[in-house]
Order: sequence, then C-alpha cells, then structure tokens
Amino acid sequence: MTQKVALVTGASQGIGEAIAKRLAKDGFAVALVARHMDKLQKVQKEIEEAGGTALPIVADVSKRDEVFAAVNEAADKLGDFNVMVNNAGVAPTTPIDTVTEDDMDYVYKINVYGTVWGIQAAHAAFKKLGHPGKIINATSQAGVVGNPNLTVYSSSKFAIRGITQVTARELAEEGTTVNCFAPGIVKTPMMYDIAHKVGQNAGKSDEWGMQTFAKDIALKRLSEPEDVANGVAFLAGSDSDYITGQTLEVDGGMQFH
Ligand SMILES: NC(=O)C1=CN([C@@H]2O[C@H](COP(=O)(O)OP(=O)(O)OC[C@H]3O[C@@H](n4cnc5c(N)ncnc54)[C@H](O)[C@@H]3O)[C@@H](O)[C@H]2O)C=CC1
Ligand SMILES: CC(=O)C(C)=O
Repeated sequence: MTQKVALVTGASQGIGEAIAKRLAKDGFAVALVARHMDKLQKVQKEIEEAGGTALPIVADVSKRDEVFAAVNEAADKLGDFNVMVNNAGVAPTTPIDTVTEDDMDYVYKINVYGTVWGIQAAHAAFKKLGHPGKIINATSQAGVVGNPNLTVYSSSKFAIRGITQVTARELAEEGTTVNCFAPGIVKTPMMYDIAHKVGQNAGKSDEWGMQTFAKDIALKRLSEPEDVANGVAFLAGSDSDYITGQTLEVDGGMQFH
C-alpha cells in the first residue's frame, strides 16, 4: 500500500509542528508548509531522525496560487494527497475600539481566505487523483464563544466553523470529510504573545496573563500542542470516517455545547 500524504500549514512551530510530527509517527508522509524554510527544515530533520518522511514547502497561505502550488508539489513529490490540515493562523489582540482596516485584512486573509484556498486546493487534488480525502481546519474555543479583546480573531474562527459546515455538505457526496479542531489555551508562541499583552495591560506577568485564560479550564491545566495533535490524528485517521462538519473541542473542558 502506498504511504498516505498529509499537508500541514503553519508547521514550523506550535500546534502545526506537533500535528506534523504526530501524523508522521502515524505513518503519513507529511508536507510542512510555512513562510520560513530554515524553521521548516528543522522540523523536517526531527521528523526524519524519528524515521518519518517530511517535505518542507514555503508558502504564504493568504495567497491562493501559493497554496495550490504547495498542494501540487506535495502530491507530485510524495506520490498522493489524502489529508489537508489548514492550521496556520494569526491572533493579534484587538479591543473593539482599536480595530483598523489593516487588522481586518491581515487576519481575514490568513485565517479565513487561507482556509478557503486550502480547501479548494485539497479538493482539486482529490478530484485529480480520483479519490476522496480529509480536510481539517483550525478553529478555536474563541470560535465557539466570543472572547473579549479578540473581535477580529474570534470572528475569523467563527467563520472557519461556518466554512467547515458548508463545505462538509458540498463535498460529502464525494466521500470527502471536512471538520475542525478547536484548541483551548495552548502553550505556543501565539498564546504567549496574547498572554504577554493581557499581563502588560494589567501591569502583571505573562504567566498571570496566561492564567486569566486558564481559570475556566475544567481539567485545570494548560494545553500542550501534543494534546491538540492527538485530536487531529483522530480526524485524519479512519476512525473518524463517519464524522463530518463537526468541531472537535480539544480544550480541557472550556466550552460545552
Ligand atoms: N495557541 C493557542 O492557544 C490556540 C491556537 N489556535 C489556533 O491553532 C493554530 C496554530 O496556532 P499556534 O501554533 O498557537 O500559532 P503559532 O503562532 O505558534 O504558529 C502559527 C504558525 O502559522 C504560520 N503562519 C502564520 N501566518 C502564515 C501565513 N500567512 N502563511 C503560512 N504560514 C503562516 C507560522 O509561521 C507558524 O508556523 C492557529 O490557527 C490558531 O489560531 C486555536 C486555539 C488556541
Ligand atoms: C488564541 C486562541 O485561540 C484562544 C485564546 O482561544
């Protein structure tokens, strides 16, 4: 049997890096996409040292042609295309009165447009290869319940859940599933940046900022990137074949619905 191929965007650090490493461990050949080759090559080396297969590809997910080129390169060089993980995202802190047109363009072009381009490119590859696949999008607990001071980010993550539901219905006939994962408060550069701003505004430490988010976690601990990768591994594997259009919350029990 040929090796299945997954592409993970935002694979140079944080949650994307953990997902890429987990999917490689599960037997996927993994295309690693982000904007900086040196960081991707570091992740590639670690995957290969652990016995996996990884291909670094530089692309900006806000650019449609770059996302299509990345998917095509992954399919050509790795020999198939089965799973697309639209994980790349940005999360500036934006209290409502400060929101600018530039904030809206910046966040929506990466988080929302990037997800749409990723779904389109993956779907085109599945059609060309003549088989269905799995598309997995990053939303957030902040895309399930609005989070203060994150108007732009939170709303972009609500949009991703909407796009997931719509495309799950559109692609179901072909056997392709589309789901999202909703992390909680994960120890990554993104979350430490948000915590830093919250702490700074209150004249307190980054750790204090982190705990303001963490206080509502039922399981009483912050998330490791690997906690999220475990959920994504389930959505990428055959045990989730009968699940589509859903949001898998991997947040230690922050949001219940
Ligand atoms: N860290 C957290 O607590 C949470 C994160 N998430 C979501 O999980 C995903 C991953 O987040 P983290 O790993 O924490 O973020 P991070 O900031 O640590 O890493 C983001 C990754 O995306 C890449 N990226 C950013 N813009 C890009 C672009 N235009 N083109 C290609 N790659 C780009 C970065 O290079 C990096 O590899 C994001 O979609 C985020 O919104 C959701 C809930 C909580
Ligand atoms: C960054 C994020 O997704 C949060 C705070 O849920």
